[in-house]
Amino acid sequence: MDYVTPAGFRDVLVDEAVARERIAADVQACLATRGYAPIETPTLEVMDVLRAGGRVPGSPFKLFDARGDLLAMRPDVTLQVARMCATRLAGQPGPFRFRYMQRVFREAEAEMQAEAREMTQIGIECIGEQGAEADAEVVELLAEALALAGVENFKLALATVGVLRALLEASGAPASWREQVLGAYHASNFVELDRLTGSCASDAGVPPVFAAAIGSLPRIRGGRSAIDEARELVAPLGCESGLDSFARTFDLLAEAGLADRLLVDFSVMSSFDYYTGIVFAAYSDALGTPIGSGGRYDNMIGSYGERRPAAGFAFFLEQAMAAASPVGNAGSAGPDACRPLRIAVPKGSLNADTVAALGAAGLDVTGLDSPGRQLIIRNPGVEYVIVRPTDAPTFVALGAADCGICGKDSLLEATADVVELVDLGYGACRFVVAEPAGAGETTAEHCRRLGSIRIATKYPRITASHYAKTGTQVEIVKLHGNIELAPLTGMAERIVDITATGTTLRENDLTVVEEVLSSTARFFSNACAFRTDPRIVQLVEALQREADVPSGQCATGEEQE
Ligand SMILES: Nc1ncnc2c1ncn2[C@@H]1O[C@H](COP(=O)(O)OP(=O)(O)OP(=O)(O)O)[C@@H](O)[C@H]1O
Ligand SMILES: O=P(O)(O)OC[C@H]1O[C@H](OP(=O)(O)OP(=O)(O)O)[C@H](O)[C@@H]1O
Repeated sequence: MDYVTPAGFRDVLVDEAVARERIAADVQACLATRGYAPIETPTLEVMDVLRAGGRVPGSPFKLFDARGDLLAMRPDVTLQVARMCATRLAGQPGPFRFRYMQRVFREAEAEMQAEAREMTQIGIECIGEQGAEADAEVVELLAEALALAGVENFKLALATVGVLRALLEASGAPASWREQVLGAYHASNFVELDRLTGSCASDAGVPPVFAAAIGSLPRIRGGRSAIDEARELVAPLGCESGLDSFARTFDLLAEAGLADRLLVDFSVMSSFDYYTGIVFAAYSDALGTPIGSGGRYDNMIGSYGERRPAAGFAFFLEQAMAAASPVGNAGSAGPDACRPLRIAVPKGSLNADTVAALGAAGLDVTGLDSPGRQLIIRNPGVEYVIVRPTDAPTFVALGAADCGICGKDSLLEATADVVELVDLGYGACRFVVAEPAGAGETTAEHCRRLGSIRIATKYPRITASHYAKTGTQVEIVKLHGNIELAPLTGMAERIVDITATGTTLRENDLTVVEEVLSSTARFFSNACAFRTDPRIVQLVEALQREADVPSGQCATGEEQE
């Protein structure tokens, strides 16, 4: 037997434990001097109680106790504090200022077993206070805590969700369109947002001025002037909700000496069911993932009973320590602003068009069209990592590359946390369900007899999502290539696969039964790189100019996320 810890759980040895203890003591002392009192919450929480608070972050570990209650190991502390306030502290006047440092637990995705599943969350909840002063206090304390943890090059990206809410409300748009827009904001998917606010908006009867404002808002970023820019955009539509308070918060933070750290960025808006005012996230150019985040969530405590306004932040100690000493971080190229921009370039059928697109965007692509077996091509100012297209999202999401290119299909299949920025137009293909010509009746009989059919595919997520929508029960078999063989050999009834020219289907006597989605190549970025490296936005603009697909085109059949 191997005496190993469970995947994602680890021992902390003395040197690291000493460093953790020091940071924890410094941060807790700082929070204490600002009036924050310690609290602790239980490791286990009743799952339904967690769900009652709205968004349950991550996927919690779940277990049944002897009473038959479904319990969750806490994936986060904020929901528990909300529950505690509305129950144990009901009737007490407040305000409350709480701090905590607790382990949280989250299940990992099947293919990300190396990911940490136990992390130390440090955070505060400022409950019962409202207004710019309280918001600034919370953001300022996150900055202080990160500095005490030794994180040097961090940026605080800030926005307020009120403006988008007001725009959506005032637009009179149908609920389904609004939901899709929120989904695109939440996923940082600019391509989808352009699709929705382009011709899709007119199809849905959304007034063009509102569609245009909703599409432009997440592109507004910068210093204090970005708030004025947002105001100019939304004031004529009467949708300035929350902007005055946001501007005041910015000014208070600037007065506290944080101006250089702040980045107003209306694309950081997410979790609209949860946040009601300011939202913020801390990014370091030494780390591929955000170090911490927070915001105002005035409705959450009310979902457990007594209503109280609240704001807070949380960060992972392990992330902060990794950002403080970046050596050895997964792929992070470190805080040197002069380092080359690292781009994940797909090999295979997208390669030639990708090299052409990057060259047309002004990058030095020397040697990229014929790299031989060389996996990294280094040119002045840029480094190309040559990857299998299906791996490109993983390289970018984990910060091993700043940005990358692959098909929309690969992005959907990977469900990686990246910012989808440009539809490059090339690599067009369709995903279809196909079966041997004339097999329709046999397949239907099979389905009648067994209640499901077997589908072979290289894309199990896209396939599962398609059949979840159609409500058909299927058994999915994952293959790695030559998918067409599956129905020809009797291994499966149908396939879900790419078709471009239709030659492969034709030559193997397969016919299309259903359309699933259409795909083209996308340029996408790591979320931190997008917010800390201005070269990404410059590249987006250059690629957009060259792309075949104008932004806002309402592609048909594209997968909705
Ligand atoms: N006829 C086509 N066949 C395959 N892919 C196509 C075709 N037309 C466009 N594409 C796009 O090109 C992408 C890359 O395809 P390619 O065949 O080069 O790699 P792959 O073998 O699917 O990926 P991996 O090597 O990572 O498994 C696809 O994900 C799809 O978006
Ligand atoms: O409509 P067509 O132009 O004929 O293209 C479709 C074929 O291309 C893809 O295969 P790929 O070449 O990627 O090989 P694979 O089967 O190994 O995935 C896809 O899986 C189809 O087999």
